[in-house]
Amino acid sequence: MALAAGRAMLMRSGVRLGTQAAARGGNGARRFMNHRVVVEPNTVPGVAVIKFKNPPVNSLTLEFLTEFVICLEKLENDKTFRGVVLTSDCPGIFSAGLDLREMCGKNPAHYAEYWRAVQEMWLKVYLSNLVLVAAINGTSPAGGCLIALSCDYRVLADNPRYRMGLNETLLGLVVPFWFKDTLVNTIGHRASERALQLGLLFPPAEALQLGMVDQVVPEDQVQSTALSVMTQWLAIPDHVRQLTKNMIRKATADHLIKHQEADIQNFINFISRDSIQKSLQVYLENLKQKKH
Ligand SMILES: CC/C=C\C/C=C\C/C=C\CC/C=C/CC(=O)SCCNC(=O)CCNC(=O)[C@H](O)C(C)(C)COP(=O)(O)OP(=O)(O)OC[C@H]1O[C@@H](n2cnc3c(N)ncnc32)[C@H](O)[C@@H]1OP(=O)(O)O
Repeated sequence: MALAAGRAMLMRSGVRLGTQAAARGGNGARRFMNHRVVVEPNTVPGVAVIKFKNPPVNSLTLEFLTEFVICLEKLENDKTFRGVVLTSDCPGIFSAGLDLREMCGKNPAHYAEYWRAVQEMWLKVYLSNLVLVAAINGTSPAGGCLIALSCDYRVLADNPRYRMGLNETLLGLVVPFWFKDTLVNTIGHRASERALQLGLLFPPAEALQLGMVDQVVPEDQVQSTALSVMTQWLAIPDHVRQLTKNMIRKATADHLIKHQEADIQNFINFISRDSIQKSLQVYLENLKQKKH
Protein backbone atom coordinates (compact mmCIF):
# COMPACT_ATOMS: atom_id res chain seq x y z
CA MET A 1 0.00 0.00 0.00
CA ALA A 2 1.36 3.40 -0.90
CA LEU A 3 1.94 5.72 2.02
CA ALA A 4 -0.56 8.16 0.54
CA ALA A 5 -3.27 5.50 0.45
CA GLY A 6 -2.54 4.65 4.06
CA ARG A 7 -2.78 8.28 5.04
CA ALA A 8 -6.08 8.55 3.20
CA MET A 9 -7.30 5.49 5.06
CA LEU A 10 -6.22 7.03 8.35
CA MET A 11 -8.12 10.18 7.52
CA ARG A 12 -11.22 8.18 6.58
CA SER A 13 -10.87 6.35 9.88
CA GLY A 14 -10.85 9.67 11.69
CA VAL A 15 -7.22 9.45 12.81
CA ARG A 16 -5.39 12.75 12.69
CA LEU A 17 -1.82 12.43 11.47
CA GLY A 18 -1.06 15.65 13.27
CA THR A 19 -1.06 13.65 16.49
CA GLN A 20 2.05 11.82 15.39
CA ALA A 21 5.04 13.24 17.21
CA ALA A 22 8.78 12.98 16.83
CA ALA A 23 10.67 13.36 20.08
CA ARG A 24 14.24 12.87 21.18
CA GLY A 25 15.10 10.32 23.82
CA GLY A 26 17.86 10.66 26.42
CA ASN A 27 20.50 9.41 23.97
CA GLY A 28 19.35 11.91 21.34
CA ALA A 29 17.74 9.18 19.23
CA ARG A 30 14.54 9.93 17.39
CA ARG A 31 11.42 8.28 18.76
CA PHE A 32 8.31 8.30 16.60
CA MET A 33 5.06 8.06 18.47
CA ASN A 34 1.65 7.37 17.07
CA HIS A 35 -1.42 6.53 19.02
CA ARG A 36 -1.06 2.80 18.76
CA VAL A 37 2.40 2.03 17.45
CA VAL A 38 5.60 3.31 19.02
CA VAL A 39 8.84 3.22 17.06
CA GLU A 40 12.08 3.45 19.00
CA PRO A 41 15.54 3.43 17.47
CA ASN A 42 17.53 1.07 19.63
CA THR A 43 21.04 0.78 20.90
CA VAL A 44 21.92 -1.58 18.05
CA PRO A 45 22.87 0.57 15.05
CA GLY A 46 20.40 0.34 12.17
CA VAL A 47 17.74 -1.39 14.26
CA ALA A 48 14.39 0.02 15.40
CA VAL A 49 11.97 -1.50 17.88
CA ILE A 50 8.26 -1.28 17.07
CA LYS A 51 6.04 -1.62 20.11
CA PHE A 52 2.36 -2.41 19.63
CA LYS A 53 0.40 -0.16 21.96
CA ASN A 54 -3.29 -0.68 21.34
CA PRO A 55 -4.62 -1.58 24.80
CA PRO A 56 -6.10 -3.58 26.26
CA VAL A 57 -5.08 -6.47 23.97
CA ASN A 58 -3.41 -5.04 20.83
CA SER A 59 -6.31 -6.15 18.66
CA LEU A 60 -5.75 -5.31 15.01
CA THR A 61 -8.20 -2.48 14.44
CA LEU A 62 -8.30 -0.61 11.14
CA GLU A 63 -6.50 2.33 12.74
CA PHE A 64 -3.84 0.10 14.24
CA LEU A 65 -3.20 -1.70 10.94
CA THR A 66 -2.88 1.62 9.13
CA GLU A 67 -0.44 3.07 11.65
CA PHE A 68 1.60 -0.12 11.65
CA VAL A 69 1.94 -0.19 7.86
CA ILE A 70 2.86 3.50 7.74
CA CYS A 71 5.53 2.94 10.42
CA LEU A 72 7.04 0.03 8.50
CA GLU A 73 7.01 2.01 5.25
CA LYS A 74 8.78 4.92 6.93
CA LEU A 75 11.44 2.63 8.33
CA GLU A 76 11.90 0.90 4.98
CA ASN A 77 12.31 4.25 3.24
CA ASP A 78 14.78 5.51 5.85
CA LYS A 79 18.07 3.96 4.84
CA THR A 80 19.42 4.26 8.40
CA PHE A 81 17.34 1.22 9.31
CA ARG A 82 18.08 -2.35 8.24
CA GLY A 83 16.18 -4.30 10.86
CA VAL A 84 13.14 -4.04 13.12
CA VAL A 85 12.15 -5.90 16.27
CA LEU A 86 8.37 -6.23 16.69
CA THR A 87 7.13 -6.47 20.25
CA SER A 88 4.26 -5.43 22.51
CA ASP A 89 3.75 -2.68 25.02
CA CYS A 90 0.67 -4.45 26.49
CA PRO A 91 1.70 -6.74 29.37
CA GLY A 92 1.14 -10.42 28.65
CA ILE A 93 -0.32 -9.90 25.18
CA PHE A 94 1.58 -9.70 21.90
CA SER A 95 -1.65 -9.27 19.93
CA ALA A 96 -5.18 -10.69 20.30
CA GLY A 97 -5.43 -10.87 16.51
CA LEU A 98 -8.02 -9.26 14.29
CA ASP A 99 -10.38 -6.94 16.08
CA LEU A 100 -13.65 -8.85 16.31
CA ARG A 101 -15.66 -5.63 16.45
CA GLU A 102 -14.39 -4.75 12.95
CA MET A 103 -16.00 -7.96 11.69
CA CYS A 104 -19.27 -7.74 13.60
CA GLY A 105 -22.40 -5.72 12.80
CA LYS A 106 -20.79 -3.58 10.08
CA ASN A 107 -21.67 -3.11 6.40
CA PRO A 108 -20.02 -4.71 3.33
CA ALA A 109 -18.07 -1.53 2.51
CA HIS A 110 -16.51 -1.59 5.98
CA TYR A 111 -15.68 -5.29 5.69
CA ALA A 112 -14.00 -4.62 2.32
CA GLU A 113 -11.93 -1.76 3.71
CA TYR A 114 -10.97 -3.73 6.78
CA TRP A 115 -10.02 -6.88 4.89
CA ARG A 116 -7.90 -4.91 2.42
CA ALA A 117 -6.05 -3.37 5.37
CA VAL A 118 -5.40 -6.85 6.82
CA GLN A 119 -4.12 -8.07 3.44
CA GLU A 120 -1.89 -5.01 2.97
CA MET A 121 -0.45 -5.38 6.45
CA TRP A 122 0.42 -9.01 5.79
CA LEU A 123 2.02 -8.25 2.40
CA LYS A 124 4.04 -5.43 3.96
CA VAL A 125 5.35 -7.60 6.79
CA TYR A 126 5.81 -10.80 4.78
CA LEU A 127 7.75 -9.12 1.95
CA SER A 128 9.59 -6.52 4.00
CA ASN A 129 13.11 -5.67 2.86
CA LEU A 130 14.01 -5.16 6.50
CA VAL A 131 15.04 -8.01 8.77
CA LEU A 132 12.03 -8.49 11.03
CA VAL A 133 12.43 -10.29 14.36
CA ALA A 134 9.37 -10.94 16.52
CA ALA A 135 10.00 -10.56 20.25
CA ILE A 136 6.81 -12.30 21.37
CA ASN A 137 6.24 -11.18 24.93
CA GLY A 138 2.67 -12.42 25.32
CA THR A 139 -0.21 -14.42 23.95
CA SER A 140 -0.62 -14.30 20.17
CA PRO A 141 -3.70 -15.98 18.71
CA ALA A 142 -4.80 -15.87 15.06
CA GLY A 143 -3.87 -12.53 13.45
CA GLY A 144 -1.30 -11.93 16.22
CA CYS A 145 0.32 -15.24 15.39
CA LEU A 146 0.21 -14.37 11.67
CA ILE A 147 2.29 -11.25 12.28
CA ALA A 148 4.89 -13.25 14.19
CA LEU A 149 4.95 -16.04 11.58
CA SER A 150 5.55 -13.44 8.86
CA CYS A 151 8.76 -12.21 10.49
CA ASP A 152 12.15 -13.68 9.68
CA TYR A 153 12.78 -14.99 13.20
CA ARG A 154 10.70 -15.51 16.35
CA VAL A 155 11.75 -15.34 20.00
CA LEU A 156 9.01 -16.30 22.48
CA ALA A 157 8.86 -15.63 26.22
CA ASP A 158 8.99 -18.79 28.33
CA ASN A 159 5.70 -18.29 30.11
CA PRO A 160 3.26 -21.24 30.05
CA ARG A 161 0.30 -18.82 30.09
CA TYR A 162 1.29 -17.51 26.66
CA ARG A 163 -0.34 -19.31 23.75
CA MET A 164 0.33 -19.04 20.05
CA GLY A 165 -1.49 -20.43 17.03
CA LEU A 166 -4.23 -19.97 14.47
CA ASN A 167 -7.44 -20.64 16.43
CA GLU A 168 -9.95 -19.46 13.80
CA THR A 169 -12.01 -22.67 13.82
CA LEU A 170 -12.70 -22.15 17.54
CA LEU A 171 -14.44 -18.91 16.59
CA GLY A 172 -16.45 -20.63 13.84
CA LEU A 173 -14.23 -19.04 11.17
CA VAL A 174 -12.38 -20.54 8.22
CA VAL A 175 -8.70 -19.65 8.19
CA PRO A 176 -7.86 -17.49 5.14
CA PHE A 177 -5.70 -19.38 2.60
CA TRP A 178 -2.76 -17.01 3.04
CA PHE A 179 -2.78 -17.43 6.84
CA LYS A 180 -2.72 -21.19 6.14
CA ASP A 181 0.12 -20.83 3.61
CA THR A 182 2.18 -18.82 6.11
CA LEU A 183 1.77 -21.53 8.75
CA VAL A 184 2.47 -24.40 6.34
CA ASN A 185 5.65 -22.63 5.20
CA THR A 186 6.76 -22.46 8.82
CA ILE A 187 5.78 -25.76 10.45
CA GLY A 188 4.99 -28.01 7.48
CA HIS A 189 1.89 -29.64 6.05
CA ARG A 190 1.00 -32.35 8.55
CA ALA A 191 1.48 -30.21 11.66
CA SER A 192 -0.60 -27.46 10.01
CA GLU A 193 -3.43 -29.86 9.16
CA ARG A 194 -3.86 -30.73 12.80
CA ALA A 195 -3.18 -27.26 14.22
CA LEU A 196 -5.59 -25.50 11.84
CA GLN A 197 -8.50 -27.91 11.96
CA LEU A 198 -8.43 -28.09 15.75
CA GLY A 199 -7.64 -24.37 16.14
CA LEU A 200 -4.77 -25.26 18.48
CA LEU A 201 -3.05 -22.63 20.61
CA PHE A 202 0.36 -23.86 21.72
CA PRO A 203 2.32 -23.07 24.91
CA PRO A 204 5.99 -22.10 24.39
CA ALA A 205 7.57 -25.56 24.69
CA GLU A 206 5.22 -27.00 22.05
CA ALA A 207 5.52 -23.97 19.78
CA LEU A 208 9.29 -24.47 19.86
CA GLN A 209 9.05 -28.18 19.21
CA LEU A 210 6.81 -27.56 16.19
CA GLY A 211 9.12 -24.90 14.79
CA MET A 212 6.46 -22.22 15.18
CA VAL A 213 9.09 -20.18 17.04
CA ASP A 214 12.88 -20.32 16.77
CA GLN A 215 13.79 -19.72 20.41
CA VAL A 216 12.09 -19.70 23.81
CA VAL A 217 13.87 -17.58 26.42
CA PRO A 218 13.14 -16.19 29.90
CA GLU A 219 10.60 -13.40 29.72
CA ASP A 220 13.04 -10.64 30.69
CA GLN A 221 15.42 -11.66 27.88
CA VAL A 222 13.02 -11.63 24.94
CA GLN A 223 13.97 -8.23 23.56
CA SER A 224 17.70 -8.53 24.24
CA THR A 225 17.75 -11.96 22.55
CA ALA A 226 15.87 -10.54 19.55
CA LEU A 227 18.45 -7.78 19.27
CA SER A 228 21.39 -10.14 19.46
CA VAL A 229 19.82 -12.42 16.82
CA MET A 230 19.37 -9.32 14.68
CA THR A 231 23.13 -8.70 14.74
CA GLN A 232 23.68 -12.12 13.16
CA TRP A 233 21.13 -11.42 10.40
CA LEU A 234 22.62 -7.98 9.72
CA ALA A 235 26.04 -9.54 9.15
CA ILE A 236 24.68 -10.66 5.74
CA PRO A 237 24.75 -7.98 3.01
CA ASP A 238 21.21 -6.60 2.53
CA HIS A 239 20.92 -7.13 -1.21
CA VAL A 240 21.74 -10.86 -1.18
CA ARG A 241 19.57 -11.49 1.87
CA GLN A 242 16.66 -9.54 0.36
CA LEU A 243 16.89 -11.36 -2.98
CA THR A 244 17.00 -14.70 -1.16
CA LYS A 245 14.01 -13.80 1.03
CA ASN A 246 12.06 -12.67 -1.98
CA MET A 247 12.89 -15.86 -3.87
CA ILE A 248 11.52 -17.95 -0.99
CA ARG A 249 8.42 -15.85 -0.21
CA LYS A 250 7.34 -14.47 -3.59
CA ALA A 251 5.13 -17.37 -4.69
CA THR A 252 3.15 -17.30 -1.43
CA ALA A 253 2.64 -13.53 -1.61
CA ASP A 254 1.82 -13.64 -5.33
CA HIS A 255 -0.94 -16.13 -4.62
CA LEU A 256 -2.75 -13.51 -2.55
CA ILE A 257 -1.85 -10.60 -4.85
CA LYS A 258 -3.33 -12.48 -7.82
CA HIS A 259 -6.55 -13.26 -5.93
CA GLN A 260 -6.75 -10.16 -3.74
CA GLU A 261 -10.13 -8.87 -4.95
CA ALA A 262 -11.72 -12.33 -4.93
CA ASP A 263 -10.38 -12.86 -1.40
CA ILE A 264 -12.04 -9.62 -0.28
CA GLN A 265 -15.33 -10.69 -1.83
CA ASN A 266 -15.08 -14.13 -0.18
CA PHE A 267 -14.45 -12.48 3.15
CA ILE A 268 -17.47 -10.17 2.78
CA ASN A 269 -19.75 -13.03 1.76
CA PHE A 270 -18.52 -15.25 4.57
CA ILE A 271 -18.47 -12.72 7.39
CA SER A 272 -21.89 -11.29 6.44
CA ARG A 273 -23.64 -14.63 6.95
CA ASP A 274 -26.11 -14.55 9.82
CA SER A 275 -24.63 -17.73 11.31
CA ILE A 276 -21.10 -16.26 11.32
CA GLN A 277 -22.26 -12.97 12.81
CA LYS A 278 -24.03 -14.91 15.52
CA SER A 279 -20.91 -16.99 16.34
CA LEU A 280 -18.77 -13.86 16.58
CA GLN A 281 -21.28 -12.16 18.86
CA VAL A 282 -21.39 -15.21 21.13
CA TYR A 283 -17.57 -15.38 21.18
CA LEU A 284 -17.31 -11.68 22.12
CA GLU A 285 -19.99 -12.11 24.76
CA ASN A 286 -18.11 -15.07 26.25
CA LEU A 287 -14.93 -13.00 26.42
CA LYS A 288 -16.80 -10.33 28.38
CA GLN A 289 -18.53 -12.84 30.69
CA LYS A 290 -15.37 -14.71 31.59
CA LYS A 291 -14.50 -11.70 33.76
CA HIS A 292 -17.58 -12.02 35.95
C1 LIG B 1 -16.05 -20.80 2.64
C2 LIG B 1 -15.22 -19.74 3.29
C3 LIG B 1 -14.25 -19.19 2.37
C4 LIG B 1 -13.46 -18.20 2.64
C5 LIG B 1 -13.39 -17.54 3.95
C6 LIG B 1 -12.90 -16.18 3.76
C7 LIG B 1 -12.33 -15.47 4.69
C8 LIG B 1 -12.12 -15.97 6.09
C9 LIG B 1 -13.08 -15.34 7.03
C10 LIG B 1 -12.75 -14.92 8.22
C11 LIG B 1 -11.40 -15.07 8.79
C12 LIG B 1 -11.18 -14.02 9.80
C13 LIG B 1 -9.86 -14.23 10.48
C14 LIG B 1 -9.70 -13.92 11.75
C15 LIG B 1 -8.43 -14.06 12.44
C16 LIG B 1 -8.44 -13.46 13.83
O1 LIG B 1 -7.46 -12.89 14.24
S1 LIG B 1 -9.85 -13.60 14.76
C17 LIG B 1 -9.42 -13.07 16.39
C18 LIG B 1 -8.91 -14.21 17.18
N1 LIG B 1 -8.56 -13.76 18.51
C19 LIG B 1 -8.92 -14.40 19.61
O2 LIG B 1 -9.56 -15.42 19.59
C20 LIG B 1 -8.50 -13.78 20.93
C21 LIG B 1 -9.66 -13.42 21.78
N2 LIG B 1 -9.22 -12.83 23.04
C22 LIG B 1 -8.76 -13.57 24.05
O3 LIG B 1 -8.65 -14.78 24.00
C23 LIG B 1 -8.37 -12.82 25.29
O4 LIG B 1 -8.95 -11.55 25.24
C24 LIG B 1 -6.84 -12.66 25.45
C25 LIG B 1 -6.22 -14.03 25.82
C26 LIG B 1 -6.18 -12.10 24.22
C27 LIG B 1 -6.58 -11.68 26.63
O5 LIG B 1 -7.25 -12.12 27.78
P1 LIG B 1 -7.43 -11.09 28.99
O6 LIG B 1 -6.16 -10.43 29.31
O7 LIG B 1 -8.11 -11.86 30.08
O8 LIG B 1 -8.37 -9.94 28.43
P2 LIG B 1 -9.94 -10.00 28.15
O9 LIG B 1 -10.31 -11.29 27.55
O10 LIG B 1 -10.66 -9.59 29.38
O11 LIG B 1 -10.09 -8.90 27.01
C28 LIG B 1 -10.05 -7.51 27.33
C29 LIG B 1 -11.01 -6.77 26.40
O12 LIG B 1 -10.55 -6.94 25.05
C30 LIG B 1 -11.60 -7.50 24.26
N3 LIG B 1 -11.00 -8.34 23.23
C31 LIG B 1 -10.22 -9.39 23.38
N4 LIG B 1 -9.82 -9.88 22.19
C32 LIG B 1 -10.40 -9.13 21.26
C33 LIG B 1 -10.36 -9.14 19.83
N5 LIG B 1 -9.67 -10.03 19.11
N6 LIG B 1 -11.08 -8.20 19.19
C34 LIG B 1 -11.79 -7.28 19.87
N7 LIG B 1 -11.86 -7.20 21.24
C35 LIG B 1 -11.15 -8.13 21.91
C36 LIG B 1 -12.44 -8.29 25.24
O13 LIG B 1 -13.73 -8.47 24.75
C37 LIG B 1 -12.42 -7.36 26.44
O14 LIG B 1 -13.32 -6.30 26.18
P3 LIG B 1 -14.18 -5.62 27.34
O15 LIG B 1 -13.16 -5.02 28.29
O16 LIG B 1 -14.98 -6.72 28.00
O17 LIG B 1 -15.02 -4.62 26.66
